[in-house]
Amino acid sequence: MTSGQQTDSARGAPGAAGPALRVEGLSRHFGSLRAVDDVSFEVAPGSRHAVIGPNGAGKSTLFALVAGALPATSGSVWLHGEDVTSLTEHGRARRGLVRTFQHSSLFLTATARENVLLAVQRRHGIQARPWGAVRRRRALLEEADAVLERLFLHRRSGQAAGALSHGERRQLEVAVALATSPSVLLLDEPAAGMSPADTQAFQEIVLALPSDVTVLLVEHDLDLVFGVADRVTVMQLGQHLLTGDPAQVRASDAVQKAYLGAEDTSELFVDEEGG
Ligand SMILES: Nc1ncnc2c1ncn2[C@@H]1O[C@H](COP(=O)(O)OP(=O)(O)OP(=O)(O)O)[C@@H](O)[C@H]1O
Repeated sequence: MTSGQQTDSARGAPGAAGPALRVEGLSRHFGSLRAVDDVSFEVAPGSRHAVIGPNGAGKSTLFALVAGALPATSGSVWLHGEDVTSLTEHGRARRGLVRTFQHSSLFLTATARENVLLAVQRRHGIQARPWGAVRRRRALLEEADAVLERLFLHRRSGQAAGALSHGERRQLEVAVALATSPSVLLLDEPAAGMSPADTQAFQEIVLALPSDVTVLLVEHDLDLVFGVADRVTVMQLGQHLLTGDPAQVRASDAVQKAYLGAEDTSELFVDEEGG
C-alpha cells in the first residue's frame, strides 16, 4: 500500500462530509500581544489551502497552533470533525495531521531512501527489528520507493540526505511526512531559502501530491501560493482577514492594502498574463 492508497479509517471518518480541518475562534496571546486573534476558517478535504499575510500577521503562530506545537489561549482545532485541541503534536500526527518542519529534521548521514524508510517503518509500528522477514522488508522498501518516486527523488534515493541540495532536502522532508500517511499535510514555509528554480520545482511537487491528501500551506512566496492553492486564507495583525479562492484574494482591496499599507498595489499579484 502506498501513501496514495489508504484506508478510509486512515483518512478520518469514512466518507465524512464536512471539512478536513477546522479552526474555531483560535487565539494565542503573548502577554498583551494577540499574535492570533479569534481566527476561524475551514479547509475542505483534498484542498490545497494556503495561509498568507504580511510579516507578523500570525501565520507561523497559527501553524504551530494547528500542528499542536503551541497551546492555544482559546479556541479549538477540529480534524475530520474530531476536536483535537487537547492533543499533543504527536497525538495529532497519529490521527493524520502531519507537519513538515521549516528547519531540517532529516538524518543527514542516512540516505534519502533510509530517511523515508524510517517513516514508513514508524507508520507500520516497526521499530525494534526494522528488517524482519525478507518479504516484509521488500514491501517496506517498495513503499518507500513509491513515495520517493512521487516526490521526484527516486534518482537521488541512494544519496545521503546531507549531500542533497537545499531544494531536494525540502522535497525529502515532504517525502518523510508523506510516508507517514497523513490525511492533512501541513507545509511550513517550504520555499524559505529556495532559489526561484527550486521553488518552481517544489510547485510541481505540491501539485503531484495525492489528491486525497489535504494540504495546508503557510507560505511567503506568493508565486508558489498562487501556483498551487485553490483556497487562500489571508491574515493581518493576528486576525482573519479573508478566506476565498485565489481570484477573490487577488481582487480584494483589503488584502492588497494589508500587504502594502497603501493604495498602490499594481505590483503585488502578477500572474502569467502580467495582470
Ligand atoms: N514566542 C513569542 N513570544 C512573543 N511574541 C511572539 C512569539 N512568537 C511570535 N510572536 C509575535 O507574534 C506576532 C506574530 O508572529 P508570527 O511569527 O506568527 O507572524 P508571521 O505572520 O509568521 O510572521 P513572518 O511572516 O514574519 O514569519 C509577531 O508580532 C511576533 O513578534
